[in-house]
Amino acid sequence: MLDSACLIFNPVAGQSDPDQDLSEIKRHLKPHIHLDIQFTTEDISAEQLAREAIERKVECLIASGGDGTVSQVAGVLVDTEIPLGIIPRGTANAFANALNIPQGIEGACKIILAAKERVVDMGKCDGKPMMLLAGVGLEAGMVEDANRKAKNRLGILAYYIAAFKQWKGFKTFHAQLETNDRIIEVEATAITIANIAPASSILAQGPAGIIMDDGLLDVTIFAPKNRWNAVGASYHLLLSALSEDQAQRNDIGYFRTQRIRVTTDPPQKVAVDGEVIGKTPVEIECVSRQLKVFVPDKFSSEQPEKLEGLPGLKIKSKTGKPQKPVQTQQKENKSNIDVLIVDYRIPD
Ligand SMILES: Nc1ncnc2c1ncn2[C@@H]1O[C@H](COP(=O)(O)OP(=O)(O)OP(=O)(O)O)[C@@H](O)[C@H]1O
Repeated sequence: MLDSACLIFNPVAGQSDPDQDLSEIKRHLKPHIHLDIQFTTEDISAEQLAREAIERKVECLIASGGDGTVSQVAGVLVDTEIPLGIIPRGTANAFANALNIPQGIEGACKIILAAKERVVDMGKCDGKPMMLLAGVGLEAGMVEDANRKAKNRLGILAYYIAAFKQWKGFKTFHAQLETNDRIIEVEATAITIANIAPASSILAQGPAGIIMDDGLLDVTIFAPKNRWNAVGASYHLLLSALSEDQAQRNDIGYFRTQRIRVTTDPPQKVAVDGEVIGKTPVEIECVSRQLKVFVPDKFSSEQPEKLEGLPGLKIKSKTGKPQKPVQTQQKENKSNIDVLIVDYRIPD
């Protein structure tokens, strides 16, 4: 049972009325726990408030805002024993969605009061905390277009318009993906490296069903040849996400790794947890089981990989072991279509 918590509240996140939201949060939580409420401002970040709260030795931190707010608080909580509660009030709320945390305030407060903890992985992108995912190329362009002003004006539509703009300006780049044991080269439009991602982050859905506590990153390579193929590939990823069946097109690849360095030619923008942080090259690693978070549900635990068929694909082993398909297996597909998965794991 929780006795007290510090609530870090972003009053400008999302499009709802912050005063109304705050009174609702107080109504649900205050009868049960002592609540220390702190507000983010333009100059005082959620990260700073979280650090100060930890110095005051809080029992739990609750982040209420969008992914930006939640990500900053999560970054500070890494490697502490202090659990994170989430009351999603942002535009996309990808982290809350991925963890099945209800979008409504009442439901989210119930999860916090139930205090059921789960320990999840955290990513690190160039040494900085990454809670959700890094998008190279297409995703970063979308994040840049769907800025605060656009989200305030259009809400979630801002992301769809940004996606359309990226689609119109379709371009590919050469990517080199270096992991601990191999170097993969490919022509792509987007590379997404996910620690955690909801179904709505479709560019992360190659493996469909990202595992949050396996110590691994899920890499999806999105490599359609032209903008029309991009529509088909995006739709396929959406279906993969909804059906939880792994993607099966030749222009979509995926694999899991603990660490990855992404280099591109030409350099591409990189967005981490919804903010553009710079350009490639970037190095990302998964740090196993670092963050305690209050969640309602269970996670799946498959280990899929598919690279075969990607344009310009070259795989070089760094261990001297040959890279060849070691197993071809038939997977039962929920949409009743037979699919082949070629497993490129290194033979023992
Ligand atoms: N009081 C404030 N006034 C202006 N900006 C603020 C204030 N508090 C926080 N911010 C800014 O809000 C941004 C974080 O917003 P957040 O991601 O939480 O919400 P969102 O953008 O609506 O949601 P999503 O990321 O889900 O789209 C940060 O850039 C932060 O600097």
